[in-house]
Amino acid sequence: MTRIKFCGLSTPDSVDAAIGAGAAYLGFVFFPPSPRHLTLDRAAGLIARVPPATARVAVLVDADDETIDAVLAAGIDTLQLHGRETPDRIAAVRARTGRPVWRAAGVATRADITAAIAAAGPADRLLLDAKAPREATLPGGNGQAFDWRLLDGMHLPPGWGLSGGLDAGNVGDALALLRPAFVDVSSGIEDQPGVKSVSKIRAFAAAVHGR
Ligand SMILES: O=C(O)c1ccccc1NCC(=O)[C@H](O)[C@H](O)COP(=O)(O)O
Repeated sequence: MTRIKFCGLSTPDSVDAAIGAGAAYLGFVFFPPSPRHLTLDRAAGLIARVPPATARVAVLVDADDETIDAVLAAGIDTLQLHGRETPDRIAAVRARTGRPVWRAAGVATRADITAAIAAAGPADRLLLDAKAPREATLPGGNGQAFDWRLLDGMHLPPGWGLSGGLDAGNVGDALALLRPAFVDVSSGIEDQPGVKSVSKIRAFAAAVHGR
């Protein structure tokens, strides 16, 4: 069954809805420019609601060791690196923390996919996202899809995930075409940036699991 990561959760209602909808992964953003950014205290309160079987993923952008240690102390168990982290940095974070580390990579061309696969070498999972537009202030969570046909003939690592512009209306097509191990959504379950919709969370899960 395709797993779901609901990303950018910031309220008890949205966390509860995501758990109730069968999410495998809950994403918490620690990046101050983001409308989804969480303080450590707020994150700890949300994470306390999450059952052990559901992974708690920190979305981080070029975070230092101190920040990584702080989010782990708040209850995070998985690290999604969404910045310019090198393979050496990924390997070092993985070795130092002993936690699963995901590499998120922006895609606009086939060369980006090839580079993402190479750069994700030491990571536990590769998450392909749309490359952020030049004018964007965030490296992810922009609600834009990349051209999925760029993946034709590409050999992706097992367990890879798809994100970028997914919603209840298009995720069925994405699954039928690409068969990722998991899908990751943020904007597509929001009423406005940073404001999650319980009904959109449920509709997305139905579109994934109802197939
Ligand atoms: O969501 C953010 O605000 C964010 C900020 C900085 C780095 C990454 C961010 N989001 C990463 C995600 O995991 C999103 O779920 C992914 O990019 C898909 O986003 P969307 O296209 O909005 O569904």
